[in-house]
Amino acid sequence: MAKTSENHQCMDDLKAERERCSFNKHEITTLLDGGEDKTKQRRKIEKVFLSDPEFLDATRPEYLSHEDRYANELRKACHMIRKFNEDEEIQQLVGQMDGIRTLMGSGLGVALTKDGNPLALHFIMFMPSIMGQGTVEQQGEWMGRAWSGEIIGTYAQTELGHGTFLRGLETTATYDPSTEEFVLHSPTITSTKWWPGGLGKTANYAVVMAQLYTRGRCHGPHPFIVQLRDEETHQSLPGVTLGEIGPRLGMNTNDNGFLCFSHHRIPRTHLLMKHSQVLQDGTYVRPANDKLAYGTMVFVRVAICFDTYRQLQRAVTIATRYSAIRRQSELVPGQPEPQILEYQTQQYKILPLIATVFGIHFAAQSVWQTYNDVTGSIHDGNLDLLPELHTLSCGLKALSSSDAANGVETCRLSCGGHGYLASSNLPRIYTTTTAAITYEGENTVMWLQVARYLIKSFREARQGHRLHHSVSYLTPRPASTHALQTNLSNAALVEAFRVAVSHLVGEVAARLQGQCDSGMVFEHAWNACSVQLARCAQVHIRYFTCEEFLSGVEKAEVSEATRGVLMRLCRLYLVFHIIGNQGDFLRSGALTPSDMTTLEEELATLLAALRPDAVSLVDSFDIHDRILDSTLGCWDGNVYERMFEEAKKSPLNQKDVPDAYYKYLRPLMKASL
Ligand SMILES: CCCCCCCCCCCCCC(=O)SCCNC(=O)CCNC(=O)[C@H](O)C(C)(C)COP(=O)(O)OP(=O)(O)OC[C@H]1O[C@@H](n2cnc3c(N)ncnc32)[C@H](O)[C@@H]1OP(=O)(O)O
Ligand SMILES: Cc1cc2nc3c(=O)[nH]c(=O)nc-3n(C[C@H](O)[C@H](O)[C@H](O)COP(=O)(O)OP(=O)(O)OC[C@H]3O[C@@H](n4cnc5c(N)ncnc54)[C@H](O)[C@@H]3O)c2cc1C
Repeated sequence: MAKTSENHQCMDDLKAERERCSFNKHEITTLLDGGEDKTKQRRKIEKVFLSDPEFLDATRPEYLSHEDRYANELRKACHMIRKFNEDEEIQQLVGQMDGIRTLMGSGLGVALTKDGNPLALHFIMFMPSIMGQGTVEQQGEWMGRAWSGEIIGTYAQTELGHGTFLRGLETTATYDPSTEEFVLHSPTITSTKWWPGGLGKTANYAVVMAQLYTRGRCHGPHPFIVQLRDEETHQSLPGVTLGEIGPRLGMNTNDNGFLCFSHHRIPRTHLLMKHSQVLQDGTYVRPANDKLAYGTMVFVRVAICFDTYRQLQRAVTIATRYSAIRRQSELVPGQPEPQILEYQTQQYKILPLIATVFGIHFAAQSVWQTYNDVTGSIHDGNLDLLPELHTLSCGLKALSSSDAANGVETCRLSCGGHGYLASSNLPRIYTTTTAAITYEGENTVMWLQVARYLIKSFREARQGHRLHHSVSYLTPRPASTHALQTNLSNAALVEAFRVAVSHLVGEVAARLQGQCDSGMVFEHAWNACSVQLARCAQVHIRYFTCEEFLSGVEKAEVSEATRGVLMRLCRLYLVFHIIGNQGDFLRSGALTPSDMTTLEEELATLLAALRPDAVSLVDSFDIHDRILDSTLGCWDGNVYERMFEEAKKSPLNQKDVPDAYYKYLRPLMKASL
């Protein structure tokens, strides 16, 4: 198709946007990558993988059958592993140890295998379970084979009847000392494992969470490594029933599966025994903390924060570039149609989401640091910080996944009708991101875990105990430190968050106490207050994110111009969330109605100040067009031509008159003749 003047206009629009950049884009790219070397390394890896024709798709996945879609993604996932294992240069680039997991979880990995990677659970949960839950000997036995792909595993915990309530799992693992084996059994239909990714057809092994019984006593859910399929024929083993659970909202190439056991025997040594053991005679050795068996979930919750960050990065890049090339309506009658990014309401949709990307980035880095510190101290026998890590990982998983999913949907809406097209890639990004609200701990449940910690800390503080870092502000303070901050500086706004959360927690703690005092059992009182409890948790984690965002920008090693734009984004994040939740700030007296008016005026100023940098900000995410995979978001802005090219590929367009016309429509249309 010949280039139209409309296409030239789009490309010129993006060029003009880029020319007015007020900061150093490369500094932001390297800040997000974690350093200049990391940026170079990432780009090299992307080049190697994106230039490999094996990763090209013959057709859009939407045009393939369910089975062919699965097969195509499996083909690419296997090729990724083979390429990694065979190429020393790639191993050095990506890092030999966690390399393939990093690769699969990266923006590149997620883009190479579209709509779910059937091997994802192998790297994200199966291997981390062996490392985190297995003894050194067990790691030695399984890890080499798992790294090479000789065995493929998944993580089978959720059952038809129970996902959230782990203590309610029904699969049993009963120790038989006479043969030194565990007998795995699914006693009811609701005990069928349901959902694990890769379980349906891909995995031949799984880490299975089952209730451990020995000497007639149940010791709760424990992780077992279980062979499911024959290593030669890949057929399911006797006593093991396996399959795929059918199509889902998204992630349809992940072959989420079902699994039941009929008295399936495994050796005693297949209980992952780093934290608790069953001796040959059936003696149970308790772990230092029962919740250590849940360690893999903690790791994955942190990993999910990084994944949702990357998904939102992609969506907002698409929405921002498109908003800079799309012209619609008249701002001033008779004047040329403006770019839709000129409309303040469009800026209000998009710019806070660019800020959110940075907010999640800094908060996730901080939680990742906590994860490493705490796992290090657990290794040395110190479990003091485990509740802090559990709370932060639950909270940030919930905040990042809900912000990202809502944000991706806002991006789709901001692209009007075209955002609904599969070729915009926004539908697929949405279905992938929204799944993270549910998996690895449904978000409401995660918020209530955070609330549990807040209430416990609030009470402990009143008994004079010292609190852990993230909740230390719940300590009672003299009224003077709660005094209203009239300058509305960043520090004052962060303090306003502290005051608002303290007030919310104080209120709900008093309500809980009041209900208990009037005779209600604590658990019922908790349930009766749980809407408010979840709210406290949300504001607390938002506060945590604001604080990490602010300190991240202050500490960043960047030029003043770059720090300037980052500070404007951070300020926007603070102001946006305070205005959006002003009730919490007004009720607690942290801010006044007149402060809100001032902040609303500032919001408008911030949107206008950030608007000229919008395209450059998303450019600095440095997302390759193949990784973006969007007709609307491509670098050159040649949107309309790409949309047309994609439409022409539809199988329906291969014939002017489709066969279905002759079969169904024609007989109807000609029936009266
Ligand atoms: C690398 C790339 C990444 C990409 C990712 C994308 C692909 C992803 C693919 C998809 C992958 C998806 C894969 C999947 O989806 S895998 C399946 C994931 N499933 C879940 O996440 C289930 C959610 N449920 C739970 O975690 C627990 O049952 C909860 C937490 C709800 C309660 O539990 P329980 O009923 O047993 O406990 P309790 O409420 O009586 O509380 C008792 C005490 O225990 C403490 N406690 C609880 N838990 C922990 C913990 N973990 N560490 C430390 N402490 C913990 C708790 O604070 C409390 O402390 P205290 O208040 O008494 O002091
Ligand atoms: C795409 C996808 C991939 C998955 N992959 C895996 C996997 O690889 N391995 C695996 O084992 N599992 C996997 N899962 C399962 C997933 O972990 C569970 O679905 C999730 O933990 C939620 O549990 P549930 O389905 O039992 O929901 P439910 O707990 O039944 O939730 C239903 C509703 O009840 C509410 N609710 C439940 N308990 C409480 C409570 N205590 N207080 C207040 N409200 C409550 C929830 O908030 C929600 O609104 C996957 C799920 C999805 C969608």
